[in-house]
Amino acid sequence: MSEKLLEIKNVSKSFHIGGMLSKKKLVAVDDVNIDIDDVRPVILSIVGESGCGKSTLCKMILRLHDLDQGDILLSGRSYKDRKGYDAFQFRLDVQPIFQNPYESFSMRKTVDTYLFNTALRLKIAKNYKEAGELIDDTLKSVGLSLEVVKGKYPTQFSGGELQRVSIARALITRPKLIIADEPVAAIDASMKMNIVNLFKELKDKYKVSFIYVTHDLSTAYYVSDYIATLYRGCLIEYGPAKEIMDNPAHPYTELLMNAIPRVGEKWDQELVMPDTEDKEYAITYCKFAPRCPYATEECRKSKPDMKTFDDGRKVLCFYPLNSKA
Ligand SMILES: Nc1ncnc2c1ncn2[C@@H]1O[C@H](COP(=O)(O)OP(=O)(O)OP(=O)(O)O)[C@@H](O)[C@H]1O
Repeated sequence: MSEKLLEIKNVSKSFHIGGMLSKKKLVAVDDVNIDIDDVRPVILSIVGESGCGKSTLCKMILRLHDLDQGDILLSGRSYKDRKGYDAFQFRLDVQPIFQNPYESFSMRKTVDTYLFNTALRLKIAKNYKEAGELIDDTLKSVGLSLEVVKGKYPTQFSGGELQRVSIARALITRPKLIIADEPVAAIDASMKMNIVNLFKELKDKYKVSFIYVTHDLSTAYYVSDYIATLYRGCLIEYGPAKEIMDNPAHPYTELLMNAIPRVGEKWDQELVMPDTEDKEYAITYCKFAPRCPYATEECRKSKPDMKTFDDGRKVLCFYPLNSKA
């Protein structure tokens, strides 16, 4: 068995922008490498400003986007092997949770229909009775029950409750990995921490790892085992969450950490985006150099290599702030 749960290897994705005749290309994800060990389940938070490539990377991990370059492996199984690692097995292994739970369910169907369909169509349960037991058990682990949910339509739930149902649905396949892209962004501020706390509980109960994409650095700080910071499609810092958040090594991570708001606020409101956004994506030297207070001539000439620190973190910078590399 592979010792890695997830291996993201030199993965890139570009989009053509500016209309049909335009040859302009935007590299939304630029040669990203991330590993998650399979020793114990973890929560990896992916953070970064709007447009840095978080969702594009998640869609690649969910096989919703083809990769332009590189490969992704889950428990050693390559995404390139579409026959060996087929769609059915993939749906069991990797499950999504989306931002807006009301968009995840049709308003015309009761939510338990979705839960039964998942359990029966994916052959997790042999029959309706077994499916009911499995669903009830899973709903109870997110603070609900089949009795509470049965026969109700999405609009009969609050956002927080419906997101709990989405989480239960994701758990029914007993996945190895759940990708939660901004799962609390549309939830009432008072409920955000409840949902995020659930991830911590479920991680251990179901031995499932989470990729938690968020704008909300304060929840990321609380919940993460690992943090990956993206900037203009590049992974600029990755490693153990506490070390990175308490002692950032990349000047951009330092900027983000200095702007951590209280739980529930969006920190991107506090950062000013330069009007050079498109140009920054196309930069061939360090992409952060135009905004970096420590940038030197070298940073404006060439691209830094990824440096590895003793504590396991990786930093894409010529001059990391805590030079243990
Ligand atoms: N289908 C697409 N076609 C063209 N450009 C795209 C497409 N999807 C994403 N992009 C662009 O790729 C870049 C990265 O987008 P992405 O949605 O991955 O960022 P993000 O970090 O998830 O942002 P947000 O936090 O706002 O959701 C952005 O500049 C975006 O406009």
